[in-house]
Order: sequence, then C-alpha cells, then structure tokens
Amino acid sequence: MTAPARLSIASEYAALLVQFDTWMFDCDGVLWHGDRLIPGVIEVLALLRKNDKKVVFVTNNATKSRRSYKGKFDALGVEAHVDEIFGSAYAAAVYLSSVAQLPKDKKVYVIGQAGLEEELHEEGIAFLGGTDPADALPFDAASFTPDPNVGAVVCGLDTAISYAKYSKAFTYLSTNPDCLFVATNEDSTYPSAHGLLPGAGAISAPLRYALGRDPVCTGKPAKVMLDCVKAKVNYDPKRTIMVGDRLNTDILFGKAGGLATLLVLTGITQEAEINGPGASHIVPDYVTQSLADLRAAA
Ligand SMILES: O=C(O)[C@H](O)[C@H](O)COP(=O)(O)O
Ligand SMILES: [Mg+2]
Repeated sequence: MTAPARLSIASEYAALLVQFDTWMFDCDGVLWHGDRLIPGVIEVLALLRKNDKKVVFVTNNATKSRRSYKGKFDALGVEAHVDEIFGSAYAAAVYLSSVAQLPKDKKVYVIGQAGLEEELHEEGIAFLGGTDPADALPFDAASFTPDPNVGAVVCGLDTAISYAKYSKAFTYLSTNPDCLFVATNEDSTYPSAHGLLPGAGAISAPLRYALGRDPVCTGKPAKVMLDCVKAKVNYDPKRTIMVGDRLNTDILFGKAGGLATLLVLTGITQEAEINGPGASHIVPDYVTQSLADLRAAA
C-alpha cells in the first residue's frame, strides 16, 4: 500500500501551489472547529486567491445553507462567495429535485436544522418537521396521523433530535415502501470547538437499525455532491486538490472525483490511521499537520 507524501519543507508547499489551480476545502476540522477558526487559515486562503487560485468549500455539515454559511464565513473574517460554497443540505435538496425528481405535490419529513429547511425551500420542495416546535412535543402514537403527502425523509445533523422525531420518520418509512430515505451525510462524529460530538451519521444510525434499511447518502463521498460542484464550478480534475480531515468522506470524495488529496490532522483523522499497522486503506496523496502549513509557500 503506498504511503502518503508527508509535507514539511517550504519548497514542497510551493510546489503544490504551482501544481494545482483549484483548491477544494472541507470545513469542519480543516478551516474551523465549530465557530473557532483554525489559526493561519485566513492567511492561506488569501495566499491562494492572491495567486489566482479557484477556492471551493465543500462541507458535509447540513446545519447551514450556502447562504447561512456565507454569514459564518463573513463573521469569521474569511473571504467566501455563495457560489463557492457547497453543503450536504444543498446536495440533498438537489438530489431530491433533480435526481430522484420528487413529485411537486410531495413533501419531505425533515430530521435536521434550518440549513436543510432553507435549501429544500430554495429548491421548491415542501417540508415538515425539522425545526418546527410542534415536532419537539412528546410522540403520541394513538393520535399521530402521518401526512399522506410525505414522499421522502431526509436526515441530517440535528442537535435537537428526539424520540418523537425518530418515531415520525420511522412511521413514514416503514408504512410507505415508496418513501425515499435520504441522509445528508454519514460522518460518525463532529469536531466541535470543545471536542468530538456525535455526527450526522450517528443521528441516522437509529433509523437505519430500526428499519433494517440504509439511506441514500448525498454528502461526501457521494457523487451527487461533486456533481453539484461541477454544475457551478469549471475545474480541471488533474489540477484540482481536495483538502480534508476525514479519510472516509473528504479523501474518498477527492479520489472518486479524480482529484489529488491533502489530509490535514487538525480534525478527525489521527496519525495512527495513516501510519503503521492500523493504517487505513484510504491513502491521501499528501499529509500535513494543518492547512496553516501552506503559509510556507508564500
Ligand atoms: O454532520 C457532521 O457530523 C458534521 O457536519 C461533520 O463535521 C461534517 O462537516 P465537514 O467536515 O464535511 O465540514
Ligand atoms: Mg471535516
């Protein structure tokens, strides 16, 4: 199994800058932890833009829409434009409208937060559940009447998850064989500003177990996520690099898309997963400790 090239000297970072015109960045664990920016990120992104590089952000975090991510970038002082931002909430909405072609009279039952609702709305898809306060009330099976127009259940990171939400989603999916089951992403953990927390994959897991059925995943490494990028961004895969912190989403996404891959160790992946006997079979092209290391290329 080939080993990744461990970057360490300025000339190696400078060589990457010359070799790649388009830089795709994962967000959680690469740019920030929660609302805490990783030091050096602003300088590196500014260096890339100064060198006329294309910058794209591709996050599996479905809690925010592209528009609300633009607000987060602005608040953190990071230059970003809505058309450079791609989230798994957007990919899920595009999947439902353009790939699954959910009939216009059908609705989506949402397990997730405002980002998912905003992207569904933007795609003209009606939904219920999500952040609706009524959905947080205790579940009463005797009085629950499923909405007959629900044609899909979409599950994303939901920090207000409840048994009531699981029961409604389970009812829609178990009583209607035609009801689509979509997961925005399957990240097992979320690198918050205060350490790891359960990720979206841990939110959909109880439904998968109860149903004995796997959802269609629209986030990285799924092809539909890269198709969303391709539809808006013109790039040459041979001169594009994907920078991520998780092997089974970001690096797999890059490899599947024919991109070069750079793993950073500021997020999920630990050293033992890329070196030694327990190393993963998913091998990035390059590894560096932090995105900030690219400042050496200046
Ligand atoms: O859903 C999750 O678990 C998190 O959003 C996860 O951190 C994915 O975010 P990304 O690293 O793709 O920005
Ligand atoms: Mg990440």
